[in-house]
Amino acid sequence: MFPTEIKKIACIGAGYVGGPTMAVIAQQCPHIQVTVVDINPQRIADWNDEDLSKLPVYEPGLPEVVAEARGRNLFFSTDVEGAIRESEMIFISVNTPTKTYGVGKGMAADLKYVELCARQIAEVATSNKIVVEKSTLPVRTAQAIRTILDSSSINGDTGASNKKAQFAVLSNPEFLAEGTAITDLLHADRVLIGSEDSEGGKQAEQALANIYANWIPREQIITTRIWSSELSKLTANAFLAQRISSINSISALCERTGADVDEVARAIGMDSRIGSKFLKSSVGFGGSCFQKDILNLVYLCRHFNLPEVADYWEQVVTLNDYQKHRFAKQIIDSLFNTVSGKKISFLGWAFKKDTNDTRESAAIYVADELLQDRAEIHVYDPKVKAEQIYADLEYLQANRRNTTQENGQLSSEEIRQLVNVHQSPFDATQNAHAIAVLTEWDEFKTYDWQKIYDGMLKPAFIFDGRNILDREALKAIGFELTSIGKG
Ligand SMILES: NC(=O)c1ccc[n+]([C@@H]2O[C@H](COP(=O)([O-])OP(=O)(O)OC[C@H]3O[C@@H](n4cnc5c(N)ncnc54)[C@H](O)[C@@H]3O)[C@@H](O)[C@H]2O)c1
Ligand SMILES: O=c1ccn([C@@H]2O[C@H](COP(=O)(O)OP(=O)(O)O[C@H]3O[C@H](CO)[C@@H](O)[C@H](O)[C@H]3O)[C@@H](O)[C@H]2O)c(=O)[nH]1
Repeated sequence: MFPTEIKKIACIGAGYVGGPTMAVIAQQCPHIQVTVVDINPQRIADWNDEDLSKLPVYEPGLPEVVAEARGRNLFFSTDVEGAIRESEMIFISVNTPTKTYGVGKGMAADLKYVELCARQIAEVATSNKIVVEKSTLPVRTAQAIRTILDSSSINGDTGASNKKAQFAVLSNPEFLAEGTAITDLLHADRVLIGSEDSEGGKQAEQALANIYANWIPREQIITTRIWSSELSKLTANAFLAQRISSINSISALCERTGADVDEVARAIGMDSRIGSKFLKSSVGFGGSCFQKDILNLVYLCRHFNLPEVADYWEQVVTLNDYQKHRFAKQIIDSLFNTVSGKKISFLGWAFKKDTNDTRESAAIYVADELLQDRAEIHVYDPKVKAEQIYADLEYLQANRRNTTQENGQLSSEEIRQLVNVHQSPFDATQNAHAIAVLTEWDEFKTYDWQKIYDGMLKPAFIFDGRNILDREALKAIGFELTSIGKG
């Protein structure tokens, strides 16, 4: 029913996951034609740009992979229907953001883009297709996709079945982290494939496993029931984010007691049962996934009437909000209780280093709190464009998750008056009252900090939200330095 050796793949969604993932599949499998499609023509044009520095996703190593495969067996196109028709396997890699309206607002995943894909596949397909969920989805979404795929081949007027194609649905969640996407894809700890319990399901599972086996050892390709695979993705992100909230909670206690959170993290991380990764205390986790996926998990738990379990996981997000708020408040408190009219420089806007992605970046929330007190914010980020920064702040004004927040709204004009974006760290910090480090870009560690100090107003404050700067050296220069979790 389904071939186990695939020759043509389509991927719907040319974003942070679809683009890099398909580029690596194409690079590793020259015998497979891979077409990535998107409804956003600008995104596709950027993926096709001859100038590889214009790719829409900034990821170390990505331009090299695209250069090798693009035009050979990797194609980017806006022809969604054509790609669906041609291919034997279709990855759905569209965005699944938190709902901003209606039932489940602020908690549940918005599945409208995924649903649209399923409907389009059902409408267009004239031959059998293996449909792969690459997007992160609530447990049991595969059932909804199957229902759509199966029922849209029934004629709406007559009720007669005009089945042209049969479908298999697989869950194949992606575990890459931004900034290290290419390494993560090439050397994945594991590849997870969940399949339906049927002959077709097993054939489809085999077909997908055979693709990954071109570069991933077979023992690292694990197969599960489809619901387990869907739930494993949400659980993995919840566990990872929980570690960050756990160490961040301890950072607050360190500040009160004189302990040092980095020393505590090192001491506990050397216990092999705890492990040392994901224990870096920070201004709070950001990114498009952690908060969205935990809120989705919380929503599911409430839906299945598990309020204690829901409350447990929700606390991970609550603590993260607290950490961002704590950082902003510390800036205001240290600057004599007001930042009104004061110039605060932000080093970094991306949610982590080595990416141009800003979704849910802590910088957005810290900026928002300072803007409420009418600070003047001057941003420098090596990879984020000015328009993105304005768009992030405007989006936050329009879509506050916590509607009980007291903060007033700022108009686009006010945001543009109060926020300035610079091309150099020295311009951004000139005559500043304070610097806040929001992203852990490596270049921040290498600056001539004496020169920056000389250009600032005194006392010159630095708030290191990533604990990356050399504390002793900065203090020797004369900075008033505040780090996370250092009493
Ligand atoms: N970003 C990550 O690091 C990461 C990692 C693992 C999993 N995920 C999950 O992968 C999914 C995609 O995330 P992303 O970061 O790549 O999102 P993204 O917003 O960067 O990309 C999604 C793309 O899908 C396109 N799209 C939406 N609907 C479409 C349609 N009907 N037809 C064609 N194109 C359509 C959008 O235009 C957009 O370019 C999400 O479910 C996310 O949770 C993301
Ligand atoms: O010890 C740490 C580790 C991370 N972070 C922050 O946590 C956020 C997320 O970082 P990271 O997980 O490295 O990046 P993501 O790209 O969000 O990747 C996560 O989310 C993806 C989307 O689901 C998953 O595929 C990945 O496995 C998962 O790590 C960032 O703001 C980091 O700065 C910390 O504050 N301390």
